[in-house]
Amino acid sequence: TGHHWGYGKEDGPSAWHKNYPVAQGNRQSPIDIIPEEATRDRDLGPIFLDYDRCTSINIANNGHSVVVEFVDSDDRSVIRGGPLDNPYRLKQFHFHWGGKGHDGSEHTVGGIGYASELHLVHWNAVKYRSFGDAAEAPDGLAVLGIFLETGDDHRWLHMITDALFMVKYKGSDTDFKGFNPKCLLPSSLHYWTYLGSLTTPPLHESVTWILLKEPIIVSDKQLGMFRMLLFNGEDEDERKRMENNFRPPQPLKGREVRSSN
Ligand SMILES: NS(=O)(=O)c1c(F)c(F)c(S(=O)(=O)CCO)c(N[C@H](c2ccccc2)[C@@H](O)c2ccccc2)c1F
Ligand SMILES: [Zn+2]
Repeated sequence: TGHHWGYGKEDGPSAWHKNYPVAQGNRQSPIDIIPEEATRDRDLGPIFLDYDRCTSINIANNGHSVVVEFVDSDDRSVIRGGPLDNPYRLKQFHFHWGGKGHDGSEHTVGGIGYASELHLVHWNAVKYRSFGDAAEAPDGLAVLGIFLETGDDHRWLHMITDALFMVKYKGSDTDFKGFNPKCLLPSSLHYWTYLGSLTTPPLHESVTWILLKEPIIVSDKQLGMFRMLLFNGEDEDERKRMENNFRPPQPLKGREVRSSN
């Protein structure tokens, strides 16, 4: 069902516009963030991550990334404040990463990429009655982006990497309870924010992006564990290592990037 897409030569980001014309729209993501061109906006307050009562459900390989899903039937885990007019419910998080020794973030900062990028996807349940409806609305989604830089081991990332062997193949998933993504946050919640889109098909232009300026540090070894995942299912004969699952920066088209104080 739907259109097949991927990150390869034939089905990758440069081909997505054929089935998803919005790929060439006016508020596409990711973008290159140029810090000195961001507007310091005095009205832009801090963001709050009320995740203390979050309920993680499972971790899955969906053939594009590794995804951890959360219960989003009430306001138990929300992001609020900053550029957002309502609280947005946490629905899932996933990662983007490169090949060995290569960057794999989606957003770049001053033209520089990071090793990886973590995205926490939230939706506006105050204004919209379902995630699907929110996903098609200009203020429907809020994605918190966190850059990953290589260095020492991250003390909590092992909780995720330890589970990756259980979801090696596309279509596999396993229970993943009791995980609170607050353990993956850097010390500062200073951010850049701009109006953009999903970075994978259907590329809906429904995302308020909030990108934390401070990266978290993970080790090469931990990042290497993500590369043991495969894009293909267990039944397929061709084994394709899951890596470089990122879309490159898209034209800014006159958009403003704002910076928190
Ligand atoms: N970088 S991004 O935040 O744009 C992004 C991704 F890069 C990404 F890889 C995914 S994904 O779910 O891992 C597989 C592709 O959909 C999603 N998943 C979305 C999603 C699906 C179901 C439930 C929550 C989030 C995305 O697939 C989506 C969002 C909205 C409507 C349809 C699909 C996503 F939102
Ligand atoms: Zn993403």
